[in-house]
Amino acid sequence: MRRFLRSVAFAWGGIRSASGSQANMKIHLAAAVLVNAAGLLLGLSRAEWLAVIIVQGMVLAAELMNTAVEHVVDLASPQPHPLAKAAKDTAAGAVLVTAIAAAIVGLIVFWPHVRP
Ligand SMILES: Nc1ncnc2c1ncn2[C@@H]1O[C@H](COP(=O)(O)OP(=O)(O)OP(=O)(O)O)[C@@H](O)[C@H]1O
Repeated sequence: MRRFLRSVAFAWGGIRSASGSQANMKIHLAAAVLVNAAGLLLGLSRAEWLAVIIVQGMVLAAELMNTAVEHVVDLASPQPHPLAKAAKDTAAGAVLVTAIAAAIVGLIVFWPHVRP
């Protein structure tokens, strides 16, 4: 149990470190706060909350993985290298894919609540 709690503490430290140093992570977290506040105000259904929470988790997890890839690439290849570029750009692409999916889910969920 103590080992598990230690692992959780390390993982939490990783989330805090990424949130403190990565501008994109701060943007995603701010967006999550706004989206969840809007969800509470608009009274989303259980199914709508499921969709919103899943896509938010996907985006934040992808951003954390992207940050991890950036750190490893900077460590392994401080000098410019085509493979370093490919690794960073591919990881960034993963974040973009999840962000587009989140935007589409957001439209599908929120539009019926706010349409005139
Ligand atoms: N070692 C490298 N070799 C080749 N290209 C690189 C290397 N490091 C970064 N790049 C290229 O420069 C771009 C910008 O990289 P940089 O690390 O400055 O910012 P980022 O990857 O967008 O991350 P962030 O701005 O969130 O720190 C990358 O997307 C990649 O295309």
